[in-house]
Amino acid sequence: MKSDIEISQEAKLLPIQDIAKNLNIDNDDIEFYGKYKAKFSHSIWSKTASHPRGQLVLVTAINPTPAGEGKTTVTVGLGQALNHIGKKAIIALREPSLGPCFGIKGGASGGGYAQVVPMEDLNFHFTGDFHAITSANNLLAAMLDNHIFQGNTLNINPKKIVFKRCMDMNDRVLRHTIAGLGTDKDGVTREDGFVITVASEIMSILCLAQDIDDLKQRLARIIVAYSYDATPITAADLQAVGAMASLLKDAINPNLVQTLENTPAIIHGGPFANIAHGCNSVRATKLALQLADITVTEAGFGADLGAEKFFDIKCRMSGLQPDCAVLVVTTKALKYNGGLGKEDWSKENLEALEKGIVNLEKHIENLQKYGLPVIVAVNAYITDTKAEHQFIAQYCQQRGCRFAIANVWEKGGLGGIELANEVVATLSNEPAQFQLLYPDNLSLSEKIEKIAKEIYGAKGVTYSNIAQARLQEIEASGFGHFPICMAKTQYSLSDNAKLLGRPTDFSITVREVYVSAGAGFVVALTGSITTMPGLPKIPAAMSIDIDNNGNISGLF
Ligand SMILES: Nc1ncnc2c1ncn2[C@@H]1O[C@H](COP(=O)(O)OP(=O)(O)O)[C@@H](O)[C@H]1O
Ligand SMILES: O=COP(=O)(O)O
Ligand SMILES: [Mg+2]
Repeated sequence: MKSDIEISQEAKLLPIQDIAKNLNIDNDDIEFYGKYKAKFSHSIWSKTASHPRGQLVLVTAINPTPAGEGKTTVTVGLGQALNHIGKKAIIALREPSLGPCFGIKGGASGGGYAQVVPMEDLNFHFTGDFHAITSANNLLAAMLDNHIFQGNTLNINPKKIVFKRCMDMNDRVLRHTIAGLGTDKDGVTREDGFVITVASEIMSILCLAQDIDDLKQRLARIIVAYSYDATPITAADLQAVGAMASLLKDAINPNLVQTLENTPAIIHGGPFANIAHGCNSVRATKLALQLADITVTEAGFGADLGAEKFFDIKCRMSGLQPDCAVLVVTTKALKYNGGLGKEDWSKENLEALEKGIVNLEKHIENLQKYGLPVIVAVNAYITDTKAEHQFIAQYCQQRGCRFAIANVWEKGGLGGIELANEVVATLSNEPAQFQLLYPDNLSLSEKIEKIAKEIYGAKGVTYSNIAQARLQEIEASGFGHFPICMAKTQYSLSDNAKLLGRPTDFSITVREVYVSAGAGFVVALTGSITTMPGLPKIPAAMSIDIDNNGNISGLF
């Protein structure tokens, strides 16, 4: 099998205006970024407002192994397969972060014959959105420190600065930094630090904003610090909003590209699902729904993270309502959850499969709590055996759960026909009764408790003293109605990456809580999760290269 990038580079792409034309979009409503990429123009919203809304399919997964279980790949493959069976389908995905590209996971354009292309453009720089977000974020940080240096009329307590600089890279040494070293002309010395761009509040704001006015109102609400008398200091107080929003003029518009089989793909925003809300932008999803009969979109990592936040944050805020969920499972992730090491994942082991399948059981139960019909999709690896697939199929049949095998990595859309037919049958015959997990008017701790107990299976939640105090402050400041964005390891239903399968008799430890007043949610940091990941011992970056003709290799 060729590598992802070889397959991508051999693809026969259509010029992006042809992809737009197939969506009845004319050139006036898109801005070209070369031959194969475009951004939708502001004019597209009025042009599509009267279109009938299509149906929305969410692709999620069980708890993953470090390499991922193929949600993006299945999303792309399903989109391609739906077009094969005559449906007008579109996919809506997040933009990849450079962090994982150069780290462990690699890119986020899918894989094999189910990829968004051109994959090297998508995975590197794309249309500049992440650079714009990074600049807007760091402009605010610069204006904050400059305000303190220039006399601090807002009486900001440098020890109570909560806003961090960001960079789209895995760089652990930036987690804790000292800013303002040098002479008194070099600024006020203080502790600082960076988050990765995909965990910044501005990334979440871009993904949740309805339009430029909403973007500006959200940016204005960002709390950057507290004054000596504990008053929240916002981006509006620093008069930074107009400049930040201007930097995001183009980034707020979704991007149009295509898959290997010319299925349209709307790509926009890129928050991680373990340390942020993990979904592409509301604008991209809403636009896709106006342009096609079926939109297939993805939420990051397992359903305990991306799907929960897709429902309880993105859908809550936008009014979006999913019509069904595709729950991706792989034999390797089930074996991993059954306690098998990586070296044994490619060998048949029904015993480990049976031990680990309790993880699938919990995620099926969780998705049904949201009132959604669930289709379990096995993302087939070439090392899988028939016996393994039959075992999973029987398990699902016993639970009255729809099931399909997806061979989309190996065969592209033709490998996803069974899944596409299951999705179409579900959308036609099983209307969703979508409901959120919790109402706005629960207290913040009740919301955290509900997520921990109902979705993770925890027996309870413990808080550090500082988290406990912060929760009370946030409630007292009037943010108690906000939803919760849980930051947790993706490898376990618990906050301990080593507790695999379906752990019981565990508590979730919330060590830190902060309000993202602009994004409109409260973040609860659990376990040892960090908002600035580090590179592994052998970064994927070491295998990436470029030849004299500009051809990149080693990116996957
Ligand atoms: N069926 C498969 N066989 C082999 N490799 C796969 C398969 N599905 C996905 N991959 C690879 O696994 C990695 C993760 O896939 P991805 O779709 O990004 O997963 P997720 O979105 O769940 O993180 C990618 O490198 C992809 O090419
Ligand atoms: O935020 C994580 O997304 P993936 O699960 O698609 O890697
Ligand atoms: Mg993905």
